Amino acid sequence: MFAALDVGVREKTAERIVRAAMFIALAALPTFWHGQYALGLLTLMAVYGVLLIGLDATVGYLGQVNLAQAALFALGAYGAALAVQAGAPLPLALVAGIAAALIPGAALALPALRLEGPQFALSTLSFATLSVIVLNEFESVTNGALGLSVTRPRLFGLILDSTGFYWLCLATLFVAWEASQSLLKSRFGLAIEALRDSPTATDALGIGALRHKVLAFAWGSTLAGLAGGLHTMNFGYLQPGAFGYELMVILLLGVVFGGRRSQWGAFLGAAVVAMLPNLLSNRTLFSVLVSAGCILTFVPTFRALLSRRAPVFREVAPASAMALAVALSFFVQNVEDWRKGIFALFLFAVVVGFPNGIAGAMTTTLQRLIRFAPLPLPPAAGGIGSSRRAKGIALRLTDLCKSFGGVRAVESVSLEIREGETLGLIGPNGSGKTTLVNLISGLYAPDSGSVTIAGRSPVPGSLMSACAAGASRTFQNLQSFSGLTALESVLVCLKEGGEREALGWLLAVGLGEKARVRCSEMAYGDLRFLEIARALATRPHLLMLDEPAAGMSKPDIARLVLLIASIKEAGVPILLIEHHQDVVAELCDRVAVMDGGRLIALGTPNQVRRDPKVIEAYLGSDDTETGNNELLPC
Ligand SMILES: Nc1ncnc2c1ncn2[C@@H]1O[C@H](COP(=O)(O)OP(=O)(O)OP(=O)(O)O)[C@@H](O)[C@H]1O
Repeated sequence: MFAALDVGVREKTAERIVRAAMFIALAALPTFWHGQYALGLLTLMAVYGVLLIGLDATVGYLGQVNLAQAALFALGAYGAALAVQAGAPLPLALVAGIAAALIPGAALALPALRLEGPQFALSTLSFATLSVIVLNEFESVTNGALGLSVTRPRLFGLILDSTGFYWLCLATLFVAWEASQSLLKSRFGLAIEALRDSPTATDALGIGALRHKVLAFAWGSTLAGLAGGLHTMNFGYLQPGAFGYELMVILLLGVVFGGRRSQWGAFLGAAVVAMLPNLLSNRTLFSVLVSAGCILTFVPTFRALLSRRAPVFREVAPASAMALAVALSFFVQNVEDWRKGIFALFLFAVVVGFPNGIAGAMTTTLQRLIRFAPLPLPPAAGGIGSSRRAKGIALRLTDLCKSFGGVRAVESVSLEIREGETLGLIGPNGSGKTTLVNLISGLYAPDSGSVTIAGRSPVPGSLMSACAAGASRTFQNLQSFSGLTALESVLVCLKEGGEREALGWLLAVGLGEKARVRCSEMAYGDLRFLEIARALATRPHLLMLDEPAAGMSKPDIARLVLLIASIKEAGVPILLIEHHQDVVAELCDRVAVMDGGRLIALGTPNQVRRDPKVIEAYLGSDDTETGNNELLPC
């Protein structure tokens, strides 16, 4: 599942070489840059690097504001300190630190990750506050506000001096970086990208949103615990007050400043967080650096003026913030007192001017300068011919009901889809078609009645369970994974197989040429075909297509008809909701008609076309929105 993908191997190799060179240079630095002070800074940077790479798993990859990382760092630090006091050697103390952060971290993640946005942020804030209070009040164990002192334990019998300990921290950072990169660039990482765009589609395709969110958070907690353990052994003294709001905010700012969804970003953020307080104490150096930064932010403003257009907010605001920072560096008596203010100005300049952080801006510039040719595609495998030929009844609905307040969206619907059958589902707007698909696919739980898919009864209201039973669907409103390429979008849905199989599905829907194109850059019609490829990649027993032709051009509709016909030919049972009645008439063996939540007719396209109840439902409805309210053509 976590196998690395061979997408972008050349970029990866180039990046690996640069990273290895940087780590070698960092490891050699103590030989040239002498002194405990410099070594202390470098060690701090490495520890913060591990911590911020962990924080980026939630803030960057999950896109959630996580305020618990400082507290998890504290728990890891105290866990390791207590283990050292109990006589544990260094590796065991680090494991204790990881456990001390991971266990409460997982306990927090399970309920909190069911929440989104501000609610999630507030739950992590509560956790952070509570943790610091517990560390303060649990004096018998933590020594409360007086703090806890520890001596650095031995590593396999060796006493580590400051340089040795720095190398250990640097090696840990390297391993954390490598492991995070492999994990987040693997299929696991693709799932994280997918769920950030559409948790509903992620669940409906059987990928599982919550499972991946919890794993990402647990990985972040593991790194927080590891960094906490190193922190304990670095300083030898712990106090709960050091892990409060200030650290919480500074860590968050570090990730955003460096650049989200990037280990480089986390590393740069860590360097700034570690170096900034010390940089401020050297006023001349600080003034020079901040002035250079200011000139850099003025470049877009000058460019706008040269092209004779008024610079916009995005160009003026960062330059103004940096100009203010320069003014502070020259005119304020003690710049260290202005530490948080200066950091806030830097952050403002970066967030407005470079929304993807420093690492994001650097990547964009490098990509402009160096172009890597896309990798050749592997030979395709699988495709529609490898679809599962479902045996027996593909779908059985018994007395299915669903109301929303006073609206009876689906009322006592019973029907079956047989082996290899394509059933059309039509009806005027608001007649309950999408609600019915939502009930079958597990997006909604029915008020009463039952759903059986290929002989299995999925858990009501569970998208994952319905997908495991064999139901797969597309959505009326596109649910694309905009951060992924077409190939990755299919790859992440595969239960078995790799790039070759993913490419096979793309070729089947006519998107072979677009395999390496990002969804955010694809045309609307292509995205509709991609949704079908994704749904097919789960190898369903029942394929549900919710208005697949909506918004498509005429040539695309003709392609769609051919595609659905070939899926039907392969023996996949299909439930097709479609307003284009000619499409329904051409493809469907039987047609079910809904009106007011009820099933009012079921039969062949010809039978349904002549049914008086159907004629009344259509002629009595205002179906002008689709512009296609004629009955099924002969
Ligand atoms: N989540 C919801 N909350 C409240 N009411 C809903 C919800 N989903 C659907 N409804 C209502 O249920 C009824 C059936 O809606 P549904 O979307 O299933 O119809 P439809 O036949 O798919 O329509 P269309 O062809 O326009 O997509 C409508 O009155 C709709 O307003």
